[in-house]
Amino acid sequence: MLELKDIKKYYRVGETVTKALDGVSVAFRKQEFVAILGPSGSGKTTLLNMIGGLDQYDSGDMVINGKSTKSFKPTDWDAYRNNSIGFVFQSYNLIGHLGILENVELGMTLSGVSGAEKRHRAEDALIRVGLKDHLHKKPNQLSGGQMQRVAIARALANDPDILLCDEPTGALDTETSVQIMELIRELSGEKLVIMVTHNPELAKQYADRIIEFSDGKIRHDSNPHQERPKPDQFQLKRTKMSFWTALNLSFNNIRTKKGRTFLTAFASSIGIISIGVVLALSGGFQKQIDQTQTKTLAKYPITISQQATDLQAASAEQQKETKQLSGKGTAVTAKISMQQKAMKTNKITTKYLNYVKDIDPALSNNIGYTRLVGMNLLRKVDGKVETVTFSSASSSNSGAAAMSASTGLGSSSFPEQLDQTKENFLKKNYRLLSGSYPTAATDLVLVVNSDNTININALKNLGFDINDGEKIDFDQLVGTEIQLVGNDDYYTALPTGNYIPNTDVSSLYDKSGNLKLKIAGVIRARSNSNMDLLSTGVAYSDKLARQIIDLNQDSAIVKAQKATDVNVMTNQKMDATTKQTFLATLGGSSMPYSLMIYPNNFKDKDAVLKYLDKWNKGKSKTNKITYLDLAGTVTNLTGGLMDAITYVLVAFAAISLITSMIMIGILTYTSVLERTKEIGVLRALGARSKDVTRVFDAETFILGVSSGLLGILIAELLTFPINSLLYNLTDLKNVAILDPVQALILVVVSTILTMLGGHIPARMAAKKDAAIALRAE
Ligand SMILES: Nc1ncnc2c1ncn2[C@@H]1O[C@H](COP(=O)(O)OP(=O)(O)OP(=O)(O)O)[C@@H](O)[C@H]1O
Repeated sequence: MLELKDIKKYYRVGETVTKALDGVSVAFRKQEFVAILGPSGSGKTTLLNMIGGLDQYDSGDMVINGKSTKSFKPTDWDAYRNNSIGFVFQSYNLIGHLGILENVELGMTLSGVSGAEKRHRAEDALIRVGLKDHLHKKPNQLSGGQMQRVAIARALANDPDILLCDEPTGALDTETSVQIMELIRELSGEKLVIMVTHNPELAKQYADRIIEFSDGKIRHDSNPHQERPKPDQFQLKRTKMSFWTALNLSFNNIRTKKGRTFLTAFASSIGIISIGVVLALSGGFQKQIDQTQTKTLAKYPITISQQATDLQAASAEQQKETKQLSGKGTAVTAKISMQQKAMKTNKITTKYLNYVKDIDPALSNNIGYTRLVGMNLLRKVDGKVETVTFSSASSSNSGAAAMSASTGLGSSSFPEQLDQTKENFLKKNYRLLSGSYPTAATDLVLVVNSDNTININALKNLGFDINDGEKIDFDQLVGTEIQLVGNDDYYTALPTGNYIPNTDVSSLYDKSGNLKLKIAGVIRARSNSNMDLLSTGVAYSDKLARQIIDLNQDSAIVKAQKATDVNVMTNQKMDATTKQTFLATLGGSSMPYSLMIYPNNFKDKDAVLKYLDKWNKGKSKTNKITYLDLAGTVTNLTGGLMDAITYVLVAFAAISLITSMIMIGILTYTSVLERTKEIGVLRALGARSKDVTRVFDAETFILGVSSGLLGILIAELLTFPINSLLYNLTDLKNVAILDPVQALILVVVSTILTMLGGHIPARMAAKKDAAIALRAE
């Protein structure tokens, strides 16, 4: 059934050539017990490996059941070994980390025999070789003879045609050797058994045929056989190891090295831990920043002011200017400053005001207005009429009004609601301490701080004689009446054409044209409100401001001022802007100085901005309306910063990931070295080189997944002490939170990286020559 025709196998190492097989021609019967005898180094093992398909011949041909093997591909050889050959080695070559049943099953696993069938056949084979009582042991729990029996059972399990035994009794005592020889002779009744031995007595005693071998040549054959020409009856069933089998093999192997595996997984998880912690922290911080921003920046509105600064244009200008460095010539050049250039007048028209009023109340329900209109206010204090103001400043002319006009913070007129059906702004954001919420336009409110304090000047300017720390009852404040006098009553025209305030204030107090104002209530910002916009002191509605403008718009002083560029009170010359501002304070301008749009929440702001941008579409530069989004500027800055920090930290942490990758590579390489014998056995049993790669890939897969999971677990555990530390340091709760999606991605990344790191040694393992692997010590 098997015929070798002039087989040659030469080993070339450097200059020397070893003729391991030098023209071997021999044929074997379907059933016989052939012993190959010969001195050491004569080529016996090489011949056996050649017949077993572990090693390939240089020239000649081997014919199996009429089929030439000349055109065999590597996978054909793999299938041939698995289907037709059973190997028994001198040193048993059992896989130590598998039980003896699994050892016997391995060849069947490769040929795809189902689980139950495999177990059944393995048990049969082990019972046949006399190991009924040892089925569930591991190889290292058996004696040498028993181990060789397992090896024979493994060789038999797949029911091969040829049993190849390489000095099967070489490591056994005489008594055990006899038992093993009896067993092999029994098997030769059904199979072709070829046994290599040094021992001529044993050969003579048991073998049917003895072939004497020396220097790679057959010297004598006791019972030669002539193969008759046969048709090709040879068929091969391909082998294939499933990834599951590979995983199982590797898992068992890893189990035997628990300590080392844990340490490796731990070491390579450090990269994952650091990236996990960095991501948890940065994500948490970003969340905290977002929350704080939403809370604190919600009250920074989008501001549209008559005098706007186009920041973008300004910075573009600045870049252009810095290019011209040194001056030339002997003249001085007059120049408008950059800030001045960036100043831009927004043409706020009734049409634009209406456009803003049309904003979807679902996006932004509160619009505030700043008007420069002055108020001529009088109050009776202890029966005496005094002029008073609604200001918290020590002198009425301060920068606070300008500040509030451009940022919308610290305003004294409360925003108007676009949707009247919704909850009132004051009621929603302010708690009533005394009196009532304002109902009429002439109702005022007094805003106090959370500790019920108020700026002393706010009270002093209202005519209250009070010292620092002194208290006034709510009752004394609520109901306070203030008279607002129209310009025509308040200002007197001089014969020169100038106007001065009337000095006889008591006569003005009861004028019929006055608006009667009243402090209706005392209010305080609710603790949960994000919109505590009003500065402490008196606050009033925009309706009141509009009523004052209505009252004064056509007054004599306004008309007179409109007609001249000279200030009608001081006779100072004014430029156009100053004149306009002055007219506005006299109540001569119906347009607000600025408007403030308060988006309902941080997210709605973008939609509001889009709405405002729509107005500018297609308009010329001078007709465009520039708005200021202070909160947006701040958010962009902090967001970008956080991202940058995260990138840098992740990059650093990633270095340790690369280190672990290299480490896994080294470890797999060590594992490959350690498991060389196992690779040889797997190949002898018919594993393809691909399958060997698979075994090691499976090992790194297990390592990658476990180090990823371990890393995530440790990172998750670390968030607890980190959070408690941060809480102690910063009062921020639960900053570090590991996002489950990021955690999953990290495990996947860890697995992929470790598999990459281990794949090169895994490929090396696959390339190992099976015959050499088996010779490894
Ligand atoms: N991979 C190899 N590279 C180079 N030379 C080799 C290789 N394998 C075997 N040889 C040589 O081929 C010759 C035959 O070796 P082989 O192992 O077949 O002999 P053997 O008869 O089985 O010896 P022993 O009885 O001692 O096991 C020896 O001289 C050996 O040095």
